[in-house]
Amino acid sequence: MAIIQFPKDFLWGAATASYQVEGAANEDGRKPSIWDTFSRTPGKIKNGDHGDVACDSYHRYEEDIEIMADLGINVYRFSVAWPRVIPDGVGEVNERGLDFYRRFIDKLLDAGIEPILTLYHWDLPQALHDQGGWANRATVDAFVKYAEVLFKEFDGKVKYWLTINEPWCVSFLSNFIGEHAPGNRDLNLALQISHHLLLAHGKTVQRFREIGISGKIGYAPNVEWKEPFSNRKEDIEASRREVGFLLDWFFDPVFKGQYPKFLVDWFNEKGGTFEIKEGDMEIINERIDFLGINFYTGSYSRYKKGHGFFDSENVDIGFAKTDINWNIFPDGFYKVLLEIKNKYGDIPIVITENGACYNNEPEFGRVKDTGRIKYFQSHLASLRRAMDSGVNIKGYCVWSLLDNFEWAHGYSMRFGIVHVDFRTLDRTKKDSFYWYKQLIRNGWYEY
Ligand SMILES: CCOCCOc1ccc(-c2cn(C[C@@H]3NC[C@@H](O)[C@H]3O)nn2)cc1
Repeated sequence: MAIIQFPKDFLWGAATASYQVEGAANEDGRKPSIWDTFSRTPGKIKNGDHGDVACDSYHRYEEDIEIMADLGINVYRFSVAWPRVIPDGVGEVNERGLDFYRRFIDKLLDAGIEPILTLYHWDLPQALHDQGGWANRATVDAFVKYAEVLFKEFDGKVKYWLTINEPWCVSFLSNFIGEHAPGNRDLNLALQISHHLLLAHGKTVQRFREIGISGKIGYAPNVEWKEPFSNRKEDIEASRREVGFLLDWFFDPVFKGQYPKFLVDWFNEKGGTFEIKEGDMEIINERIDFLGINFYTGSYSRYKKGHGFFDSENVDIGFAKTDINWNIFPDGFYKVLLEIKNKYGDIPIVITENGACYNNEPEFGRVKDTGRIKYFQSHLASLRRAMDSGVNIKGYCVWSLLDNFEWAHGYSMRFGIVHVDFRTLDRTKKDSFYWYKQLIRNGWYEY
């Protein structure tokens, strides 16, 4: 057995997102987002689920914060719903929407919990989408104006700000693969959206600095690790393309002020092009204070000509899987963090999402989610390995505090350390909640 220990000043947190937990979709002036529309589109979401009620955290946030206080976290990552604050995306601020976040943030601070505020976690106002959404460059400036409302409202209360959650999911998963809202399948559209998201990120960071907001700002890309199946050149290159699709494409512009040439060339060969205007890359390259990282899974990549978009195939070497059928690959967590350090330097990192789907149900008031505890044990050990290798990790947020609306999977896939009965909305702390609580209290665990 090994003792895995973390620094006394480590940030221990949990994460959620507005559309996945709030509910109250039609209350206090909130207007539809693209996920309200997508959820109502037949066949898009498992069981026809939607976020109208979700975990009802809009009304039950005080109970949720009591649960957080019992857990002992010192940070809590959540997102603000743009359609609650500026319902039409541009124009008038909805004071009742802003009031909810005022109450919520004050309650968090009263409980001694620092907010990590994500400005955009996918719920784009439908009214903006009707004008072209992220494909329309005007949405970039609309986002900066929305962010500025929150900067000015919560300056001094919110110390940690994240611009965009998982830009890969917002651009490619949603507009090339088509699994997420709005469900397009168009490479050029996805490429242009990826650029506009990075531009929105950079402009927002610049505005944050211009108006002198205290605190730190970054973004939260998701990454996966694809280990080359062999040391053959073609397998290594296939792995680089797969990893680079999520990593290099969204990190090089921010840290190096340019897109990775090997991927630009690959996209061009597939007919993929998009417009970059003069000055865009300098804006995107605006220094950030910290980097959020979302990690779940990975695989092995093997070259296979003509297979998939990158002439590569995932090779399952017998990975254990979670209930959402994702590979359990803790070594991939270690490898991708080392890759980030080697490529992008010593930027302070907060793991803004890491967790596992296990669908255990309560039995006599207890949820024995042993698989999730094992996932945490193996992935936190990998995190310690990365830290011992010099990766500048400052904190860790489990995904998620609560079982919630898992996008295309609806409520069928549970990531929470707290079980939610979606008929009664009762919360039940799982075994993993108590394990994490003990880790936070001790700062170490035995593995
Ligand atoms: C190549 C084909 O691929 C098809 C599916 O491809 C993906 C990839 C990644 C995801 C994914 C889902 N999550 C969890 C969320 N992160 C943010 C938070 O809202 C969580 O709910 N992270 N990544 C889903 C699907």
